[in-house]
Formats: sequence, C-alpha cells, structure tokens
Amino acid sequence: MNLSDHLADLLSSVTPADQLAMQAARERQAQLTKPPGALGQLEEISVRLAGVFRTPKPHPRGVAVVVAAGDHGVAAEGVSAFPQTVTPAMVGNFLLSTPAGAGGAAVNAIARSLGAQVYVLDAGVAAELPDHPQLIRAAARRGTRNLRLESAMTREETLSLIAAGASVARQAIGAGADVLIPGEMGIANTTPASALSAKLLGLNPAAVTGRGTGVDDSTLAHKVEVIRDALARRGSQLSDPLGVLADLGGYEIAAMLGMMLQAAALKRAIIVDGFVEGSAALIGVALAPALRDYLFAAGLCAEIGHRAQLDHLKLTPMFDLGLRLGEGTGGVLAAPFLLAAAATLREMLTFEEAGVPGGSEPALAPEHSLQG
Ligand SMILES: Cc1cc2ncn([C@H]3O[C@H](COP(=O)(O)O)[C@@H](O)[C@H]3O)c2cc1C
Ligand SMILES: O=C(O)c1cccnc1
Repeated sequence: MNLSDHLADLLSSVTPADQLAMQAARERQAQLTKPPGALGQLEEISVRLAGVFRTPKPHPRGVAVVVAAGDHGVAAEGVSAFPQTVTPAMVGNFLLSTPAGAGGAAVNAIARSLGAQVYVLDAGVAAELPDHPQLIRAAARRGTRNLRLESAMTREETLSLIAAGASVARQAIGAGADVLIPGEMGIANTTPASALSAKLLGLNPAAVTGRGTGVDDSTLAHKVEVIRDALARRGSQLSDPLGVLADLGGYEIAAMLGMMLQAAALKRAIIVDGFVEGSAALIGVALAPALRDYLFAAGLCAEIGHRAQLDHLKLTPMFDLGLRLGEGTGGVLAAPFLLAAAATLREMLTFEEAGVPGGSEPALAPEHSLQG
C-alpha cells in the first residue's frame, strides 16, 4: 500500500465513540453510591472511556508513552534557549541505564513511578544516534528544513512519519497499551507548534507563541517574527491539513499524529500532553473529526497558546501544575486519572447493590404497583 492510501485507510478507521455505551455509562454513574456528580470531572472521563472502549464497564490496563524525537531547521533562527545538540543528547538520556532503571529524563522517572512503558522513536534527529536496542528508527532526513524560508517537510516525508508513528503505536498497543501518550523531544519545536496553532486556529502568532524552553523577551519577539514570515510565505491552504503540517510542522509532530490516528483506529484512549502534542491533535481533528472522541487532555501547560488549542478541541485539562516540559510528562501524570475513572464505573456498587439508602427510586415492578 502506498503512503497516501495508508493514511486514507487510517482516517477512515477513525470512527466516533460508542454513544450507546456512553448512555449506559451515564445511567450507571447516576446509580453509583455517591451523591450525583460528586466525582466531578472523573464522571465525564469515565463516560468518555465507555465510549472509547465500547462498554459501560471499561477496563483500560497498560499505559505507554512514545517519545518521538526530531530536529528543526528553524533552530538556525535562534528561536530556542538551548542548542540543537540537546535533542540527540536527550535521546541518549531517555535510553541511558541509571541506578533506578532505564532512562534519566523526567519522562522516564515519572513513567517508572507509575509503571508506564516508555518507547523512544528517532523521527529525524539531526545527529546520527548510536544504535540502542530500545531505539526505534523512522526513515527520515536529519532534521526538517527551515520553515521560515520554505516548507519544513515534503508531503512524502510527512506521510512517511505519520506511518512511522502509527507503526510504533501498533507495537505499543500490541504489547498491552490501552492508553497511549504521544510525547516529543526536539529543540525549537514550540516554533512549529505555534505556527501550526496560529494557522489552524486563525489567531495572531503573538497570541499563541510562548517561551518554550524559556527564551527572553527579545528572543520571544524574534520567534513571533519568524512565525509571521513562515505564515506569509505562500504556504498550504487550511482545506489541506496535511499540506499545512508539511509546510509548518516537524517530523516528531507528524509521528505523534500517526500515533493518535492509529490508537483511535484501534479504539484506544490517547492522552494529549502539552502544546506540541496539541498542535498534532489540531491537524488530527482537521483530518478526522472523530479523533476528538479518543483524546483526553492532561494538564494545562504554561505555553500561552495551549488554552486556545484545548478550547478548539473542546477538551478540559485535568490539572494545572505549571508544567512546560513536553516529553509526554503531563500525559503520564494524567494516566492514573483515566484508570481511576474507569475503575469507579466498573467496580463501584450501585445504591441498590450495596443496600445504601438514598439512591433514585427504582421503577416499581407491576406486581408491587399500588393500583394492582
Ligand atoms: C534539557 C531539555 C529537556 C527537554 N525535554 C523536553 N524539552 C522541551 O523543550 C523543547 C521545546 O522548547 P523550544 O522550542 O524552546 O526549544 C522540546 O525539546 C521539548 O520537548 C526539553 C528541553 C531541554 C532543554
Ligand atoms: O507544553 C509543551 O508541550 C512544551 C512547553 C515547553 C517546552 N516544550 C514543550
């Protein structure tokens, strides 16, 4: 199958969540031993999980984060507080053996603390990475082109990275993941993420461009100008989301899009972490609106454009810890909320089952009817 047929196939496999299972879950939530609504946002999460897993008693088990790493030609414009060499060095760090286990980055430590699997994908890092048994490699150029001056990727490259992301997602799901978290590492990648957000949300670049790794005021102003220049080129039309992604995106962003589409096609839950993941999700829902049914927002992150992304996706963040890291860290932190929400729906007893007074009156059976 050629790559555009592969994408078309993936898109047509992304079908809406199961409304009947959601309705049954809502009715069940109303009978569980608690005041109505007392589990707050967990209740809506549990109902959405019922829709994803197509049962009023969903039981998601494994959690996996896939960190896709890629480099960006636009790093040459000086839009990050860190040099591009940090990308391959951090990939090394994701894989290093440490006294605590594999990986010395934040995502590794957080994933270990919660028992989540970490996969690492080289989605086009600029430097050659040494072989490592845990490093999955996509066939990609070493870094995108400078999106200020030209399209960051070709269509073929974009399709190929979407396919690579989809393939890792199948691997993770095959190994037991029911909750998939796309994560990213790529110096300068908040620039393509901001450019994509400005384009797709129709907002002024200044409204969606943040400090990323912590750039100062003058670098931030320069970053906004770089994005303005990129948007002023004769780029792709909004009616062509794949073209917009190729024009303004990045390899790891395309790979995360592939992961999301594949996980949704296989009816798994996806946690969308920060601002860079959010930009992949925006392309995803433009290509396949039903993808939204499978997305769960982790926390609100500190990038200023994140709120606008979540509003567009109609997703509610689960916490606000001021995270501004990426890597999928917030997504892994949010995973226990999903597992717990499903557990309430699955394992709590109803008022009737537990013999607790105060539940809504069950309808009277005819033989007990007063008129009988
Ligand atoms: C040591 C280090 C570890 C990271 N882990 C994630 N990021 C995050 O920061 C980068 C995006 O910010 P910007 O667009 O400003 O470059 C991405 O690599 C993202 O994953 C990191 C950044 C650094 C420096
Ligand atoms: O929110 C994010 O995804 C983010 C923020 C800063 C740096 N890298 C990623």
